[in-house]
Amino acid sequence: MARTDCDQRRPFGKRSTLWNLTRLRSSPTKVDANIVDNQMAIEVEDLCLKIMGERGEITILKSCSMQIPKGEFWMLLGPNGCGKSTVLKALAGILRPSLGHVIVRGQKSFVFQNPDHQVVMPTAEADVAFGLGCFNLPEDEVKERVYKSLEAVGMSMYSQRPIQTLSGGQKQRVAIAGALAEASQVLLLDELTTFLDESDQKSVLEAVQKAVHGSKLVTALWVTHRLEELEYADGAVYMENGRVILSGNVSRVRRYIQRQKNKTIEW
Ligand SMILES: Nc1ncnc2c1ncn2[C@@H]1O[C@H](COP(=O)(O)OP(=O)(O)OP(=O)(O)O)[C@@H](O)[C@H]1O
Repeated sequence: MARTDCDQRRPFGKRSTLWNLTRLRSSPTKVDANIVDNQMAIEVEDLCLKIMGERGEITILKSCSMQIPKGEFWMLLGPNGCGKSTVLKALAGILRPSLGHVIVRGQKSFVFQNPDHQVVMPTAEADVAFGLGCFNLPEDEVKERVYKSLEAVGMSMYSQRPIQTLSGGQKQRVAIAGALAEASQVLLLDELTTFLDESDQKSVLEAVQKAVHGSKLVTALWVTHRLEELEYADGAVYMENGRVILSGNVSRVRRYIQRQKNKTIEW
């Protein structure tokens, strides 16, 4: 996986291995000549991914293609086990494609679903600042980035609150602030609302939407099971059984999923 200079000096960063799995960042993926559209933050073409299971090779992704425009908030949906997280891991560089091409333009961050795995420092402010530790920035710039990123996710008023007193959704927002402070342009967000109650779920969705639409420089790809979350999305991709079935307009994807749910597809 490509890493920033900072990561190369300290392969696992200042945080634990768990931290690196939960908020992973890296430098832009190398651009392949076959697919180049600079309006797209993410381009995937004919992505196939196989892994070696106990009983031999398993094909998880079958010729998946998708394009996510810069500065938009897109969602990736599909039944259990269809390959959503695997796509995200391929985009993050955690898993290597067996065939096909993957381009992510800009620095990317991966945030996982468990809020208690996202934040490690005693306060929100300290946590976001800690993530900037290896950038060697002047103190004033660290303060400014921390303030702006907490503000972007509506958490600036909680900057000094002990982290253990924050709700799951507030912790997720601190994790997203960490990614924004590190100037990540592509947020890869894997089922962030799984462990959250309804109001926390809404607060995280609104925070991502605000971060994306507020800056126009940030793109988010959000994996979810929850059809109702589509109301926040600018576009959507629907997968089944390792394949991309439909991609683009939210209403069209929602209608398709509703029809599938009325059939036999189990979510
Ligand atoms: N290391 C692995 N070994 C064997 N099978 C795997 C492995 N990783 C993923 N799979 C299988 O690949 C398929 C896709 O998994 P993935 O986690 O990407 O699906 P998903 O759509 O994110 O599922 P969910 O919505 O339940 O989280 C599943 O059938 C899963 O069991």
